[in-house]
Amino acid sequence: MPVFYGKDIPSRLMLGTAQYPSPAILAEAFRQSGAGIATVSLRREAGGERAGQAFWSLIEELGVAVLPNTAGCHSAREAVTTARMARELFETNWIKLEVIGHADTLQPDPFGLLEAAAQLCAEGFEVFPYCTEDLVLCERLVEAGCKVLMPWGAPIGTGLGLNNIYGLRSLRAHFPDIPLVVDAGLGLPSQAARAMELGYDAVLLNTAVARAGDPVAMARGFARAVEAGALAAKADPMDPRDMAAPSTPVLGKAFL
Ligand SMILES: CC(=O)[C@@H](O)[C@H](O)COP(=O)(O)O
Repeated sequence: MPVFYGKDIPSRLMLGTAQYPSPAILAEAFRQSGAGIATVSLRREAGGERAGQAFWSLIEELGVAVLPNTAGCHSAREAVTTARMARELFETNWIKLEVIGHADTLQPDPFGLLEAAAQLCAEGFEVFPYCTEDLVLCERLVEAGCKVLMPWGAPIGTGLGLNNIYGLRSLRAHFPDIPLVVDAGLGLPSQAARAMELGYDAVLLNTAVARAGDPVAMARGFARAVEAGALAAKADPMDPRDMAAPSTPVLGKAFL
């Protein structure tokens, strides 16, 4: 199971907390998923005192680790300020750092992300950067002090899955000792299983569960998928090959 900044996490599934049809469905989806971490947007929590308090109580009852995020921030300055507020409000040094650089794709802004990550690491934050699979960016983030990397699978909310398997595989090979989490863009459990088969430590998702017709069932599906993928990764999978190879011995056939 993953270890993030020295903390053991009991599950490879991390879930967002937005867009659920109701708080009760959110709670049940979390329970059924076994997710160990909930990511929470500061803007939602601070949006209204009463709604915020009820939401906070619900998250506390789930007994999961809270990962505040800077969702919706479009500059390093905005993200750093949001992270500082989140630290006070949630009493944690953890921050999922999002600095969005592109309106259509919600692609992370690599320059703003690195600037904000360096600043926050220097201030003692434990940063989970939402990044692209760019190797150079990821190297810089690690040099800045990030001990976890969270490359996107596909743009947030698209459900497209793993858009760049090659890039994600390269990242795993380059950073064998850094926990890697595929964050965003997953639509189906099979895509989460694929991320695990690539040797990733965890996946973070929101829309695929929250917007499913049956979020609770989908949460269960993702839970099983990450377990299956992680088991497969540990089981030394066979190498794919181009030529057929009979799996049933020919010895004993009537006609050879
Ligand atoms: C909740 C959160 O942090 C999102 O920004 C995250 O990246 C999930 O993306 P999906 O909704 O595509 O799963």
